[in-house]
Amino acid sequence: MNAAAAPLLELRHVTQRFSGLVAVSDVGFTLAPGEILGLIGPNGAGKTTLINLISGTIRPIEGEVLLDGKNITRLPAFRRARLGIGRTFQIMQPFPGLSVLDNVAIGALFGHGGGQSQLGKAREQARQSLEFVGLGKFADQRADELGGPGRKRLELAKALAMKPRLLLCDEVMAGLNHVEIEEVIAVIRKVREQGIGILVIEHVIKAIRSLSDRLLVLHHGQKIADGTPGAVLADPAVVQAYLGKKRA
Ligand SMILES: Nc1ncnc2c1ncn2[C@@H]1O[C@H](COP(=O)(O)OP(=O)(O)OP(=O)(O)O)[C@@H](O)[C@H]1O
Repeated sequence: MNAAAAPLLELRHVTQRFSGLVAVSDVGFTLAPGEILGLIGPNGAGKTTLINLISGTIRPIEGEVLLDGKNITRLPAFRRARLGIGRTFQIMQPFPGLSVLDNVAIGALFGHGGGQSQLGKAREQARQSLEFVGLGKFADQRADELGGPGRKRLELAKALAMKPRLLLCDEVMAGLNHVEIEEVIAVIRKVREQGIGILVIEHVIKAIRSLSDRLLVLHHGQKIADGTPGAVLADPAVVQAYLGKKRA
């Protein structure tokens, strides 16, 4: 494919197994710059595994991951971060004892293009990310003193401080109330305005429907739907696999 015309992210026939269990099966899709792609599916459908395959914490048994048309399938996670892939983690593990600011500065030190080499500049970048997600006033607090909603924002700020071109969000709205969900949605929309492509895993259907340009549904590791939120959520196969069991 001509690299100039290539999507920001492309997966081709990606498969991952864990000792016999097929967690992701022959999945392919594309994501454009500035696009928000929602990824939904029942528990254990393979969503986090897919994010791990894109960010590089695991490599697929079969298939290819391409960024800007370039094959990155065999690159380790830190190299992918340098190329502009940032992610949040479902299980939030801030560095205990470090301030909120320094947790985010670590992201700035290891991000896109190799990150900031100077701690002062990394902290400056971290402060901007914290302001962006609405955590500015907590910068000097210890990160492990933040509550659940604060930690979700911290995850986002850490990923954004890496100056990603592609942002992978793993359940950044889980456990938040309606107001907090709306606030996180507003932050993700602001990220998109910068031309960043965003993949969002989310169980809160109302939120993912309003946020996503496109929805992709995984079931038992297989892609069972990919299209506009309206069409996908009305798809009988999706209703049967997912929505019939879990409505938000
Ligand atoms: N490292 C691993 N070793 C063995 N099995 C794994 C591993 N990681 C994931 N799995 C299995 O792969 C399947 C897909 O898991 P995954 O966490 O990707 O699902 P998910 O869609 O993100 O689920 P949830 O919505 O509950 O977070 C599950 O059956 C899970 O138990």
